[in-house]
Amino acid sequence: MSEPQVPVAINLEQVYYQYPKNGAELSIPAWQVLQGERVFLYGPSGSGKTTLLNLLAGVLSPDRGSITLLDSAFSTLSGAKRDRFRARHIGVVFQQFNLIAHLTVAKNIELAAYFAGNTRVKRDDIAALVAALQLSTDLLDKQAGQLSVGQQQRVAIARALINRPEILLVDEPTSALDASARDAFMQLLTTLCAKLNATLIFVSHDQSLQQYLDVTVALSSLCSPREDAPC
Ligand SMILES: Nc1ncnc2c1ncn2[C@@H]1O[C@H](COP(=O)(O)OP(=O)(O)OP(=O)(O)O)[C@@H](O)[C@H]1O
Repeated sequence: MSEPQVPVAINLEQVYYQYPKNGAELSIPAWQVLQGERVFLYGPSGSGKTTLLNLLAGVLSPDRGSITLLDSAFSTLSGAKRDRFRARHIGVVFQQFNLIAHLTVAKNIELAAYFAGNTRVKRDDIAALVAALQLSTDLLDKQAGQLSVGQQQRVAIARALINRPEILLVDEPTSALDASARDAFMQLLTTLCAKLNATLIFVSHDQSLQQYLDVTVALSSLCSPREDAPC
């Protein structure tokens, strides 16, 4: 008997994006990621990793081509529909975490649930997620701006996971951590993703982190082979 087919979570076809300001461009003919796959995406600084994540998060829209996420024609959705889709189905952790410094940890996480129209989230759920990320629940009522970088990073992950997204996009989150904190963080992140069966795209230029993920992809291997169209 054949194995049941794993659905495709992310599908890119002929995606092309160029920054209007300086002409820097990214061109990806085809890329597919299966639901539940945990992908380590690497490439040198300036190769376009963040640009690709921004396209997957709908922060940028491709000039040409299509991005399909979970069977939805994501890149053709209108702004409001794309925002709603992102809030419900995609968790994003940016390099700078983008927490609201003057709000408490609990409020930062609650806001993500609010924007996704997720009214079921209770303080106990937030506390449980924070505890699963090995943060003290005493921090829930502290302002996010008062936490250490490592703590902020975990809050950013909690905020990204509170709506149980099918897709989690994480951009170079470990550069501020020492080696043992980095190991612990990677273990936690991948364990939580496995629990949620979330598709994880983890971007870094630090190749030592690839051991924690299922698949390693060099951004250069996805890009258009045309020599005049760098990543
Ligand atoms: N907002 C922007 N406006 C114009 N050009 C940009 C912008 N952001 C990135 N670029 C350019 O696009 C290219 C890819 O940048 P990007 O930040 O995606 O690379 P990266 O691989 O994530 O780099 P790093 O590892 O340093 O974060 C670079 O040439 C960069 O200068």
